[in-house]
Amino acid sequence: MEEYFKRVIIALDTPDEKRALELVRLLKNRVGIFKVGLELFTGAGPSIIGKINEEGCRVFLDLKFHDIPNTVYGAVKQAARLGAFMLDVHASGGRKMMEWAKKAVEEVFERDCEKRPKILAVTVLTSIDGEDLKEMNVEKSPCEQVLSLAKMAKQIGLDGVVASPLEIRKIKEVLGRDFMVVTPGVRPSFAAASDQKRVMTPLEAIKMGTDYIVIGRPVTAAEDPPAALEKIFD
Ligand SMILES: O=c1ccn([C@@H]2O[C@H](COP(=O)(O)O)[C@@H](O)[C@H]2O)c(=O)[nH]1
Repeated sequence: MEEYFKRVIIALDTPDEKRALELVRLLKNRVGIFKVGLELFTGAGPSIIGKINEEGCRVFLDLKFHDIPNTVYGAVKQAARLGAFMLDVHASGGRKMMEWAKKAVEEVFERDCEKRPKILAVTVLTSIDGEDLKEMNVEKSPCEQVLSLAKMAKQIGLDGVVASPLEIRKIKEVLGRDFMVVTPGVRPSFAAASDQKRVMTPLEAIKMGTDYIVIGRPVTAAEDPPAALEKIFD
């Protein structure tokens, strides 16, 4: 069971540093990784990452960079220095953009490869389904589109992808077990899906072979976050 706890990342989606650190302190005896996304990073600033590290926890910096290669190169260089163990860019930014993101991290950690943060490529957001893709003139199914973006990310040498739990098995089958898959879009049976469309329960995602599941609102918006987390572990 302890093995499962290590696979849980809690998404700290709040603009408020105090609340974010309160959640870290409430949950850190059960979970060791917290996700800093756009809302917290913009609200609290880059120093939040060091503050979470000081609590003895690791950080997934989920800023999903998506811009021209030169801009992403510069932004990733800055992000890589902040102390996160994992960060991400959008795969749909294209091959060159992902290559430049990788180059940025390698340059920062030229002499210290061990400390290099892992780089993930966000494939198709878990809030998007087949109908949404069609509306964007993408004829592939979500699974096909995820796989094609994941293949490109692997060719470039990124460490893994962010995808929904529905695609875990296929990605691992085609790209190998060592290529990391991080899955948001997990919903325990007691929680509402809300804006998430490609979802599974945490246990199902773990059984499919995910490396990490990302859980936000079902825990952080609960009246008693530690109790909600225990309910999920139960
Ligand atoms: O495809 C993606 C990529 C990232 N996310 C992020 O994960 C969490 C999920 O939070 P919940 O409250 O559990 O829905 C959130 O921070 C997203 O930005 C994602 O959901 N889907």
